[in-house]
Amino acid sequence: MRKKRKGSETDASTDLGVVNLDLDHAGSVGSSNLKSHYSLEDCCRLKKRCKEDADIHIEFEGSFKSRLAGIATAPPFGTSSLITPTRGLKRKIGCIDVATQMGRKKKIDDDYVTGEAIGQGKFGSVYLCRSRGSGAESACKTLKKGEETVHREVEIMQHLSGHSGVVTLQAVYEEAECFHLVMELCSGGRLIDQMLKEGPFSEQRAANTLKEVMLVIKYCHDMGVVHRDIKPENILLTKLGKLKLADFGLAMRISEGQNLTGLAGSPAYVAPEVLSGKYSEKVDIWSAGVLMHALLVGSLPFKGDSLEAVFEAIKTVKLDFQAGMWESISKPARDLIGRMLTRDTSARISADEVLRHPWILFYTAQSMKMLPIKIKLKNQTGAASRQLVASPEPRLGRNMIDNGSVSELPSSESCYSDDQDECALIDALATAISHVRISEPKRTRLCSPTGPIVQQGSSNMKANNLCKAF
Ligand SMILES: Nc1ncnc2c1ncn2[C@@H]1O[C@H](COP(=O)(O)OP(=O)(O)OP(=O)(O)O)[C@@H](O)[C@H]1O
Repeated sequence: MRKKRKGSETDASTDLGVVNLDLDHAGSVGSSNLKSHYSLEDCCRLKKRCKEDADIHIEFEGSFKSRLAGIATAPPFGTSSLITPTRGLKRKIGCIDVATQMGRKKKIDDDYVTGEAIGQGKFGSVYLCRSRGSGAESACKTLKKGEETVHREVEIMQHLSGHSGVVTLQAVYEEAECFHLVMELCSGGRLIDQMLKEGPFSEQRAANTLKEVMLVIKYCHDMGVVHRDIKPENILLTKLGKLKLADFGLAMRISEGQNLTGLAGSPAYVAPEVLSGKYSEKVDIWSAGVLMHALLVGSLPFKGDSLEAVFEAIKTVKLDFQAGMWESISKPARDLIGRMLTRDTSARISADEVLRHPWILFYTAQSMKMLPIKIKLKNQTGAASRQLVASPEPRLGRNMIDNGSVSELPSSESCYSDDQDECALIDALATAISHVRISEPKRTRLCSPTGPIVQQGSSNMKANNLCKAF
């Protein structure tokens, strides 16, 4: 993690006292399948709200107020982690230099022609806009002032902008009541929509998708930012299909060794430690693990009929990656998800470790079709090392490779006799996995979540519910 920057909003004693519980809809796409799994349309929209004093409380809309109040985290007495919007804006978004300065002098209408709405968020619509100068199209998100999170979102977007995996903030226009964020246009839609349209991804595609997501999560963490709302609704695609992480409305600055508190995130993706106390950037790894689950098997791992039930599942359900749909998924994939969805945060791997995991490496090697993969087969008689080439033949089964360039990474059991190389590759991967090092020496190394893992009741696994889960 990066060291604390000037202007960082958190410190070691920070307690946000914020409950930003996004009872998330899949969006405005008009399919009932896209509704979240607990009638979220009836649920509250918990406001992204930060307050700076010890009176911080959680504001809920609708009937969830009392139900959620018990799990809200109040800030410790006397701490004040947040800066008042009135005096703090300049300081907090001091790095928004060129764009903001320009924006303060000019109005957005001077520079852009606003077009149709292209997205609906909790805090307003996102519109298409066209530069009067260049004619280039962008997306414009208007955020009403007043919420601390709004200021923070602007600041963090600017802080992260420039990475190819982050939606670029092109300009900020500040008005008395609102900010207009002019962003790079992601006209390829959202990852969630692809997932719902296409069903479970092949392992190769899932690995490539996860890798892109993890690269940007790693970047955020290196930059001292925890996103706190990793989910496919917040992953947008460009026209060319490049993934971009969006919606930094819940993101927080964090320094090495710091902890955040406060309930924030989207229920199905929220990490267990968020529900029970202090947490760190590792919450993003958990959420990415939930995403990986959804990518590979088309359903969310933690479900329930109510918010409490979902949270209870997150805290207690033991997933079984050895049974059911997971039987058709390769062992390295199961190993990785087990390491991401472990409740023991010290055993949960980091973004960097995810990126170095053999499953990711295997499926995302740029030229794996062309180049032999040199595998060192440790502890195997008479085979100090072998050269293996990933088979170009597509294999039968659900997780076919999309482009035919690389075959499915099968489980060891499913290896055919003429696939000795591939079998050896799997074994080698298994060996490699057992040697994956967790960087901090004191960490417990677990190959699976902290206990036996059992799927939830079959009612949750019905095909019709798979999409609803999002
Ligand atoms: N840069 C962009 N290019 C294209 N569409 C975008 C862009 N940014 C946002 N959108 C669209 O607008 C929607 C809402 O944007 P965003 O998630 O940033 O707003 P929000 O108010 O924070 O929403 P949420 O309710 O998810 O928290 C997105 O789901 C997406 O469809």
